[in-house]
Amino acid sequence: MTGPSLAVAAVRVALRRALADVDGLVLVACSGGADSLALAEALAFERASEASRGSGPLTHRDDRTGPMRQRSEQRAGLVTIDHGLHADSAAVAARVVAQGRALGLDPVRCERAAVGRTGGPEGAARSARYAALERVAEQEGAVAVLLAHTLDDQAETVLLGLARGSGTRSLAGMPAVRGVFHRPLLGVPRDVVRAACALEPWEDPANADPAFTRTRVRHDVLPFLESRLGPGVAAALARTARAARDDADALDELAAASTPFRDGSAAVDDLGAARPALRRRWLRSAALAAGCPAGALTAGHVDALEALVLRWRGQGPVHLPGGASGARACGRLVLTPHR
Ligand SMILES: Nc1ncnc2c1ncn2[C@@H]1O[C@H](COP(=O)(O)OP(=O)(O)OP(=O)(O)O)[C@@H](O)[C@H]1O
Repeated sequence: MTGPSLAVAAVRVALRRALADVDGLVLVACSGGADSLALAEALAFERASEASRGSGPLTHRDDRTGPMRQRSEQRAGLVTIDHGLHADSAAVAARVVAQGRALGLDPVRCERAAVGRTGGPEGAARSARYAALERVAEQEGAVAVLLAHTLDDQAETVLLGLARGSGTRSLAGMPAVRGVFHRPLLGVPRDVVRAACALEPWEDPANADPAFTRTRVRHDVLPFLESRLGPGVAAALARTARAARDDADALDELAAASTPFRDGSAAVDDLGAARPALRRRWLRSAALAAGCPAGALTAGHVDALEALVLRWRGQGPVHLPGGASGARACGRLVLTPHR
C-alpha cells in the first residue's frame, strides 16, 4: 500500500516527465473522479512551483537533461464535459468547476457534449467527449489535454482488445500521446493515483455498473487473474500494450509503403501472395479510403474482403459500413465508396 505522500510524489513525477517538452497552456480533462482530480491537483502544483521558480519566460530545470531550459508560457487549466446524460450531471460539472478554480487553474471550462447514438452508449459518450475536449483545446489555444488513464485502465483495455480478437493494434492499448491528448499516468497504478487525490471525488455510478463490459473486467476479471497468476498481471498487460504498439506501428508503416491498392483497386494475385499481416492492413486501409468509418469497420468486415481474395467461389459484393462495398472483378479487388 502506498502512503498519500508517496502517491502524490509518484503522480507528480509522472506528470513532470510527460510535460518536460510541453510548452504552453495545458488543460486537464476532469470528470470529478479520483483519477482526474488527482491529476488536476498535480498539474496545479507543478505549474505553481514552476511559476515560483521564475517569472516572465519561466526558467525550468529539466531533470532529464540537466541544463536550464527557457519555457515560454506555462499555464494550466481544466475542462470538464457535461454529457447531460444524468439528472445530476450539471451539478457534478459545477462541482468540478469549483474544484478547478480552488486549485488556481485558469481557464476552467465546462463544455456540453452532444451525445449521439453511434457505437453504443459508452462509445457515443466517448466520441462526444473527445470532440468536445478538442473543441475547447482549440478555442483556448491549448497545446495539450491531459487524460487520467492509469496503468490499470491500460491493462483493462488490453484485455478488452484480446477478447475482441482483432489483432495487434487492439492489444496496443491507449497511446501515451495522440494529437493533443496526453496520458501521463499510464505507468501509475490506479490505487496509487487514487491515494494521491486529496479533494473529495465524485464516484461515477457507471464505474460500478456490471452492465458495462469494462466494469466487469475491472471488478471481476483482473482481480481474478491477479488472484490466480499473482500480482503484477496489470503491469504485465501494460507492458504487452507497449510491445504490441511498437509492432503494430512498424507493420502499419510497412503496409502503407507497400500497398498494391491504386485508386481503390488491387490485383487479387498481389493480395493473395502477400503475408496476412500486410494483406489485412491493406484491406483495412482501402476500406477506410473508400469512406468506411474507422469505428464501425470490424475484423469481420476485413475477413469478408479477404475471403474475396483467398476463398473465391463467385460470391457477391461485401457491404461495408458507411455504404462502401468491396467486389471482385476481372482479377482485381475493387473498393467502391457509397454512391
Ligand atoms: N466528463 C468528463 N469531463 C472531462 N474529462 C473526462 C470526463 N470523463 C472522463 N474524462 C477524462 O477521461 C479519462 C478517462 O475517463 P474514464 O471514464 O475512462 O475514467 P475513470 O476511471 O472514470 O477516471 P476518473 O476517475 O478520472 O473519472 C478521465 O480520467 C478524464 O481525464
